[in-house]
Amino acid sequence: MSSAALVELRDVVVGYGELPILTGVDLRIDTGEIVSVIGGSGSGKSTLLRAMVGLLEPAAGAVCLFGQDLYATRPRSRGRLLSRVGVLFQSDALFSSMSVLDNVMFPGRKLTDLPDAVIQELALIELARLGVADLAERMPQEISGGQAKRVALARANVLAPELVFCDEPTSSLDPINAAVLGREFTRLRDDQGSTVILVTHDMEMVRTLSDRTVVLAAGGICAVGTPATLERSEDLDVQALFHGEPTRESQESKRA
Ligand SMILES: Nc1ncnc2c1ncn2[C@@H]1O[C@H](COP(=O)(O)OP(=O)(O)OP(=O)(O)O)[C@@H](O)[C@H]1O
Repeated sequence: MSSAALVELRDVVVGYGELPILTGVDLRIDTGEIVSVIGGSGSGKSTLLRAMVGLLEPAAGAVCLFGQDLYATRPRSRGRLLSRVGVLFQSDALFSSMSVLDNVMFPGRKLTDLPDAVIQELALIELARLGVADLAERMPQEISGGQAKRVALARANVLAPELVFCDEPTSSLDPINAAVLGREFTRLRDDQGSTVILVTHDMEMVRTLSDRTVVLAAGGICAVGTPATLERSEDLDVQALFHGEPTRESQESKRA
Protein backbone atom coordinates (compact mmCIF):
# COMPACT_ATOMS: atom_id res chain seq x y z
CA MET A 1 0.00 0.00 0.00
CA SER A 2 1.32 3.47 -0.79
CA SER A 3 2.08 5.84 2.09
CA ALA A 4 -0.54 8.34 3.20
CA ALA A 5 -0.71 11.53 1.17
CA LEU A 6 -0.21 14.84 2.94
CA VAL A 7 -3.57 15.93 1.58
CA GLU A 8 -6.17 13.63 0.10
CA LEU A 9 -9.65 14.57 -1.02
CA ARG A 10 -12.02 11.77 -1.90
CA ASP A 11 -15.19 12.49 -3.83
CA VAL A 12 -15.68 15.78 -2.00
CA VAL A 13 -18.82 17.87 -2.41
CA VAL A 14 -18.48 21.31 -0.84
CA GLY A 15 -20.51 24.50 -0.93
CA TYR A 16 -22.66 26.79 1.13
CA GLY A 17 -26.01 25.70 2.54
CA GLU A 18 -27.83 23.69 -0.06
CA LEU A 19 -25.68 25.04 -2.88
CA PRO A 20 -22.75 22.82 -3.95
CA ILE A 21 -19.90 24.81 -5.47
CA LEU A 22 -17.63 21.84 -6.18
CA THR A 23 -18.61 18.20 -6.62
CA GLY A 24 -16.71 14.95 -7.11
CA VAL A 25 -13.35 16.40 -6.10
CA ASP A 26 -10.57 13.80 -5.92
CA LEU A 27 -7.06 15.06 -5.27
CA ARG A 28 -3.84 13.76 -3.75
CA ILE A 29 -0.95 16.01 -2.75
CA ASP A 30 2.39 14.58 -1.60
CA THR A 31 5.34 15.83 0.39
CA GLY A 32 7.62 18.51 -0.99
CA GLU A 33 5.43 19.84 -3.79
CA ILE A 34 4.37 23.33 -4.70
CA VAL A 35 0.84 22.93 -6.02
CA SER A 36 -1.07 25.83 -7.52
CA VAL A 37 -4.86 25.92 -7.72
CA ILE A 38 -6.21 28.07 -10.53
CA GLY A 39 -9.60 28.77 -12.07
CA GLY A 40 -11.80 31.63 -13.12
CA SER A 41 -13.28 34.04 -10.60
CA GLY A 42 -15.96 32.23 -8.59
CA SER A 43 -14.78 28.76 -9.70
CA GLY A 44 -14.38 27.68 -6.07
CA LYS A 45 -10.66 28.05 -5.33
CA SER A 46 -11.11 29.68 -1.92
CA THR A 47 -13.97 27.30 -1.16
CA LEU A 48 -11.68 24.33 -1.81
CA LEU A 49 -8.97 25.87 0.35
CA ARG A 50 -11.42 26.47 3.21
CA ALA A 51 -12.44 22.80 3.06
CA MET A 52 -8.78 21.73 3.18
CA VAL A 53 -7.93 23.83 6.26
CA GLY A 54 -10.88 22.77 8.39
CA LEU A 55 -13.06 25.86 7.93
CA LEU A 56 -15.80 24.44 5.68
CA GLU A 57 -17.10 20.94 6.22
CA PRO A 58 -17.90 19.14 2.95
CA ALA A 59 -21.47 17.96 2.38
CA ALA A 60 -20.03 14.63 1.22
CA GLY A 61 -16.69 12.89 0.79
CA ALA A 62 -13.54 13.03 2.89
CA VAL A 63 -10.75 15.56 3.38
CA CYS A 64 -7.69 13.84 4.87
CA LEU A 65 -4.58 15.60 6.16
CA PHE A 66 -1.57 13.46 7.08
CA GLY A 67 -3.71 10.37 6.54
CA GLN A 68 -6.47 11.39 8.96
CA ASP A 69 -10.01 12.43 8.06
CA LEU A 70 -10.06 16.08 9.16
CA TYR A 71 -13.80 16.31 9.74
CA ALA A 72 -14.22 12.87 11.31
CA THR A 73 -11.62 13.39 14.05
CA ARG A 74 -12.41 14.82 17.49
CA PRO A 75 -11.76 18.54 18.01
CA ARG A 76 -8.55 17.90 19.96
CA SER A 77 -7.10 15.66 17.23
CA ARG A 78 -8.24 18.11 14.60
CA GLY A 79 -6.37 20.84 16.49
CA ARG A 80 -3.23 18.68 16.48
CA LEU A 81 -3.55 18.12 12.72
CA LEU A 82 -4.06 21.82 12.10
CA SER A 83 -1.02 22.73 14.22
CA ARG A 84 1.02 21.13 11.41
CA VAL A 85 -0.56 23.51 8.89
CA GLY A 86 0.13 27.19 8.17
CA VAL A 87 -2.41 29.36 6.38
CA LEU A 88 -2.02 32.72 4.68
CA PHE A 89 -5.52 34.05 4.03
CA GLN A 90 -6.49 36.21 1.07
CA SER A 91 -7.02 39.33 3.16
CA ASP A 92 -3.93 38.72 5.36
CA ALA A 93 -6.20 38.67 8.42
CA LEU A 94 -3.58 40.13 10.75
CA PHE A 95 -5.12 40.91 14.13
CA SER A 96 -5.46 44.68 14.17
CA SER A 97 -5.22 44.92 17.96
CA MET A 98 -1.84 43.14 18.09
CA SER A 99 1.61 44.34 17.08
CA VAL A 100 3.33 42.68 14.12
CA LEU A 101 5.48 40.64 16.54
CA ASP A 102 2.48 39.47 18.58
CA ASN A 103 0.71 38.51 15.37
CA VAL A 104 3.62 36.30 14.32
CA MET A 105 3.93 34.83 17.84
CA PHE A 106 0.21 33.99 17.91
CA PRO A 107 0.34 30.42 16.45
CA GLY A 108 3.18 29.50 18.83
CA ARG A 109 1.22 30.78 21.83
CA LYS A 110 -2.04 29.15 20.75
CA LEU A 111 -0.80 25.80 19.50
CA THR A 112 2.34 24.97 21.53
CA ASP A 113 3.62 24.93 25.11
CA LEU A 114 6.91 26.57 24.16
CA PRO A 115 8.20 29.35 26.46
CA ASP A 116 7.35 32.84 25.25
CA ALA A 117 11.05 33.71 24.81
CA VAL A 118 11.48 30.82 22.37
CA ILE A 119 8.34 31.76 20.43
CA GLN A 120 9.57 35.35 20.22
CA GLU A 121 12.93 34.17 18.89
CA LEU A 122 11.20 32.04 16.24
CA ALA A 123 8.97 34.96 15.26
CA LEU A 124 11.92 37.34 14.95
CA ILE A 125 13.81 34.83 12.80
CA GLU A 126 10.83 34.56 10.41
CA LEU A 127 10.34 38.32 10.27
CA ALA A 128 14.05 38.78 9.53
CA ARG A 129 13.97 36.13 6.82
CA LEU A 130 11.19 38.06 5.10
CA GLY A 131 12.98 41.37 5.54
CA VAL A 132 10.46 42.94 7.93
CA ALA A 133 12.07 42.48 11.38
CA ASP A 134 12.30 46.27 11.77
CA LEU A 135 8.48 46.42 11.74
CA ALA A 136 8.09 44.09 14.75
CA GLU A 137 6.77 46.76 17.12
CA ARG A 138 4.38 48.38 14.61
CA MET A 139 0.65 47.78 14.46
CA PRO A 140 -0.82 46.23 11.26
CA GLN A 141 -2.45 49.57 10.35
CA GLU A 142 1.03 51.15 10.24
CA ILE A 143 2.49 48.89 7.54
CA SER A 144 1.96 48.63 3.78
CA GLY A 145 -0.02 45.92 1.95
CA GLY A 146 3.17 44.26 0.69
CA GLN A 147 4.70 44.32 4.16
CA ALA A 148 1.47 42.86 5.59
CA LYS A 149 1.72 39.92 3.15
CA ARG A 150 5.29 39.26 4.31
CA VAL A 151 4.21 39.42 7.96
CA ALA A 152 1.26 37.11 7.25
CA LEU A 153 3.61 34.60 5.61
CA ALA A 154 5.98 34.87 8.60
CA ARG A 155 3.01 34.05 10.85
CA ALA A 156 1.88 31.13 8.65
CA ASN A 157 5.40 29.68 8.76
CA VAL A 158 6.49 30.44 12.32
CA LEU A 159 6.07 26.84 13.49
CA ALA A 160 7.72 25.45 10.32
CA PRO A 161 4.54 23.63 9.27
CA GLU A 162 4.66 20.65 6.94
CA LEU A 163 1.83 22.13 4.90
CA VAL A 164 1.41 25.78 3.96
CA PHE A 165 -1.79 27.02 2.30
CA CYS A 166 -1.83 30.47 0.70
CA ASP A 167 -4.87 32.20 -0.79
CA GLU A 168 -3.83 34.76 -3.42
CA PRO A 169 -0.44 35.48 -1.80
CA THR A 170 0.70 37.91 -4.50
CA SER A 171 -2.56 39.69 -5.29
CA SER A 172 -2.01 43.46 -5.48
CA LEU A 173 1.70 43.05 -4.75
CA ASP A 174 4.47 44.91 -6.56
CA PRO A 175 7.04 42.73 -8.41
CA ILE A 176 9.66 43.02 -5.66
CA ASN A 177 7.36 41.81 -2.90
CA ALA A 178 5.96 39.12 -5.22
CA ALA A 179 9.53 37.90 -5.89
CA VAL A 180 10.30 37.80 -2.14
CA LEU A 181 7.25 35.62 -1.55
CA GLY A 182 8.10 33.42 -4.55
CA ARG A 183 11.63 32.81 -3.23
CA GLU A 184 10.20 32.02 0.19
CA PHE A 185 7.85 29.38 -1.26
CA THR A 186 10.78 27.70 -3.00
CA ARG A 187 12.79 27.81 0.24
CA LEU A 188 9.89 26.24 2.15
CA ARG A 189 9.82 23.35 -0.29
CA ASP A 190 13.56 22.87 -0.82
CA ASP A 191 15.05 23.64 2.62
CA GLN A 192 12.17 23.00 5.00
CA GLY A 193 10.67 20.09 3.01
CA SER A 194 7.20 21.64 3.27
CA THR A 195 4.38 21.31 0.81
CA VAL A 196 2.95 24.59 -0.41
CA ILE A 197 -0.54 24.96 -1.87
CA LEU A 198 -1.15 28.25 -3.62
CA VAL A 199 -4.54 29.54 -4.73
CA THR A 200 -3.63 32.12 -7.31
CA HIS A 201 -4.45 34.14 -10.43
CA ASP A 202 -0.75 34.89 -10.88
CA MET A 203 0.15 32.82 -13.98
CA GLU A 204 3.81 33.87 -13.75
CA MET A 205 3.92 32.26 -10.31
CA VAL A 206 2.10 29.19 -11.63
CA ARG A 207 4.56 28.75 -14.50
CA THR A 208 7.77 29.43 -12.58
CA LEU A 209 7.08 27.95 -9.16
CA SER A 210 4.58 25.15 -9.23
CA ASP A 211 5.41 21.49 -9.62
CA ARG A 212 1.74 20.74 -10.34
CA THR A 213 -1.32 22.80 -11.09
CA VAL A 214 -4.95 21.99 -10.33
CA VAL A 215 -7.47 23.66 -12.61
CA LEU A 216 -11.03 24.27 -11.40
CA ALA A 217 -13.91 24.80 -13.84
CA ALA A 218 -17.58 23.88 -14.16
CA GLY A 219 -17.99 22.88 -10.52
CA GLY A 220 -15.03 20.55 -10.22
CA ILE A 221 -11.41 19.78 -11.08
CA CYS A 222 -11.07 19.85 -14.86
CA ALA A 223 -7.34 19.16 -15.11
CA VAL A 224 -4.25 18.41 -13.02
CA GLY A 225 -0.71 18.42 -14.36
CA THR A 226 2.60 20.18 -14.58
CA PRO A 227 2.37 23.74 -15.90
CA ALA A 228 4.32 22.64 -19.01
CA THR A 229 1.76 19.92 -19.77
CA LEU A 230 -1.22 22.14 -19.10
CA GLU A 231 0.29 24.84 -21.31
CA ARG A 232 -0.28 22.46 -24.25
CA SER A 233 -3.69 21.21 -23.08
CA GLU A 234 -6.54 21.19 -25.56
CA ASP A 235 -9.12 21.75 -22.84
CA LEU A 236 -10.78 25.10 -23.50
CA ASP A 237 -11.00 26.06 -19.83
CA VAL A 238 -7.31 25.30 -19.35
CA GLN A 239 -6.41 27.24 -22.48
CA ALA A 240 -8.43 30.22 -21.33
CA LEU A 241 -6.41 30.37 -18.13
CA PHE A 242 -2.99 29.76 -19.66
CA HIS A 243 -3.38 31.72 -22.87
CA GLY A 244 -6.18 34.18 -22.20
CA GLU A 245 -8.49 32.54 -24.70
CA PRO A 246 -8.86 29.19 -26.43
CA THR A 247 -6.94 28.80 -29.68
CA ARG A 248 -8.92 28.48 -32.91
CA GLU A 249 -7.28 25.09 -33.60
CA SER A 250 -8.47 23.66 -30.35
CA GLN A 251 -12.00 24.95 -30.88
CA GLU A 252 -12.06 23.39 -34.33
CA SER A 253 -10.63 20.09 -33.16
CA LYS A 254 -13.16 20.04 -30.30
CA ARG A 255 -15.95 20.58 -32.80
CA ALA A 256 -14.65 17.89 -35.20
N1 LIG B 1 -19.90 32.42 2.36
C1 LIG B 1 -20.50 32.18 1.17
N2 LIG B 1 -21.82 31.94 1.09
C2 LIG B 1 -22.42 31.66 -0.09
N3 LIG B 1 -21.76 31.61 -1.27
C3 LIG B 1 -20.44 31.85 -1.25
C4 LIG B 1 -19.73 32.16 -0.04
N4 LIG B 1 -18.42 32.35 -0.33
C5 LIG B 1 -18.31 32.19 -1.67
N5 LIG B 1 -19.51 31.89 -2.21
C6 LIG B 1 -19.79 31.61 -3.63
O1 LIG B 1 -19.10 30.42 -3.97
C7 LIG B 1 -18.58 30.52 -5.30
C8 LIG B 1 -17.09 30.23 -5.26
O2 LIG B 1 -16.46 31.26 -4.49
P1 LIG B 1 -14.90 31.22 -4.20
O3 LIG B 1 -14.60 32.39 -3.32
O4 LIG B 1 -14.51 29.88 -3.72
O5 LIG B 1 -14.31 31.45 -5.67
P2 LIG B 1 -12.83 31.78 -6.14
O6 LIG B 1 -12.52 30.84 -7.25
O7 LIG B 1 -11.90 31.76 -4.97
O8 LIG B 1 -13.03 33.25 -6.70
P3 LIG B 1 -12.02 34.51 -6.82
O9 LIG B 1 -10.96 34.10 -7.80
O10 LIG B 1 -12.90 35.56 -7.37
O11 LIG B 1 -11.49 34.81 -5.45
C9 LIG B 1 -18.93 31.91 -5.81
O12 LIG B 1 -20.08 31.78 -6.61
C10 LIG B 1 -19.23 32.68 -4.54
O13 LIG B 1 -20.19 33.68 -4.79
